[in-house]
Amino acid sequence: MPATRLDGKKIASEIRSEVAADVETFVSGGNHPPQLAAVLVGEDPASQVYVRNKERACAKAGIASRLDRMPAATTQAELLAKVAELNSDPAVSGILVQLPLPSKANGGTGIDERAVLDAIDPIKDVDAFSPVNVGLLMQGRPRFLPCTPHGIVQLLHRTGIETSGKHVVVVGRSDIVGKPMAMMLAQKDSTCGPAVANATVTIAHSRTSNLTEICRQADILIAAVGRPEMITADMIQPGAVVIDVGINRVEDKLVGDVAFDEAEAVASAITPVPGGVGPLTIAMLLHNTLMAAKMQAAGK
Ligand SMILES: NC(=O)C1=CN([C@@H]2O[C@H](COP(=O)(O)OP(=O)(O)OC[C@H]3O[C@@H](n4cnc5c(N)ncnc54)[C@H](OP(=O)(O)O)[C@@H]3O)[C@@H](O)[C@H]2O)C=CC1
Ligand SMILES: Nc1nc(=O)c2c([nH]1)NC[C@@H]1CN(c3ccc(C(=O)N[C@@H](CCC(=O)O)C(=O)O)cc3)C=[N+]21
Repeated sequence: MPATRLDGKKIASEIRSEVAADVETFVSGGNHPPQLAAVLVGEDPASQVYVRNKERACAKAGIASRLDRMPAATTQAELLAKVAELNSDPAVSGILVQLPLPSKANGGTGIDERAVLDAIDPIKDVDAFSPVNVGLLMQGRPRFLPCTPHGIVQLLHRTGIETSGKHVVVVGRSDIVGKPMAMMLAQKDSTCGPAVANATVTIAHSRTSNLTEICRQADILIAAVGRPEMITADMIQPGAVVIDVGINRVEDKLVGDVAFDEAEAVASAITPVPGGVGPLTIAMLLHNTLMAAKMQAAGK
């Protein structure tokens, strides 16, 4: 029997309606609408998709948005000045600097990504990338949850997929997806969102020597690599749940990190690309932007 398709788009739309209703209540209580400020340096393809969809979603949820496009040749000082401007603008609730910043090979000036993320006011850090927010998450008392892992947690929760006691293999150890995902699922009890946690987690990466063998041990396999269709059917335990985070542009089409057609025949449930994790990331970003606005309104 082919796998159930986990409809990220549908669940994202439910979450967005919940956020929209909360925004309405917040604004009718005499507050300014929350505002999300995104900064895009250069033209990373995955970021382009993200920016476009994000603006649309904000508008629908009653969240204001602004986008500051900066050329690939932007210097670190210029970008830090932009972040400082957004930090001190009281109309801005949340700040998101699109990653990756352009590499030198792509016309970039070699900006230190860490320095930029460190400069974002933690109370406006809707990506949850700043050291304070990462630390709080690590300790199981998060303020903002990072959007993509949180979206995946919501998806698992709302489709009734249990993680407690399960073996989750996360392929990829980036600060934006792999690392926080692994940490959230390994937390004791439900400190990182709804009642999904207590998993046994393995983190795999480019130096993992027996990747196929490790992946095959997963009850839940989460691929966040950025390599089109690298997870093939032989890497999936029959009946496993497969979550595909990858957004790769191949000949003008979006494809995930999982070879969907063959994986679908082996897995019990699987997220498609597009229509899986991507829309959930955006829904959780809206959630975080509202949370930021609420915290700022409460003077926290
Ligand atoms: N759907 C969504 O909402 C989002 C999607 N994405 C997409 O997810 C993908 C991953 O993004 P991100 O986490 O930022 O990527 P990064 O490039 O930052 O990290 C990729 C990770 O994959 C590992 N890796 C690379 N090659 C292999 C390999 N052959 N075998 C095993 N592991 C490997 C790397 O290992 P090492 O550490 O050793 O280098 C690294 O840890 C991208 O396609 C991105 O566009 C990202 C964010 C949100
Ligand atoms: N600071 C920062 N935070 C991020 O979270 C971040 C980032 N930088 N840089 C780029 C990656 C990528 N990313 C995506 C999120 C949603 C979709 C998305 O909406 N995907 C739809 C695409 C639908 C379509 O338009 O075809 C889907 O998968 O169905 C895509 C990509 C967030 N990222």
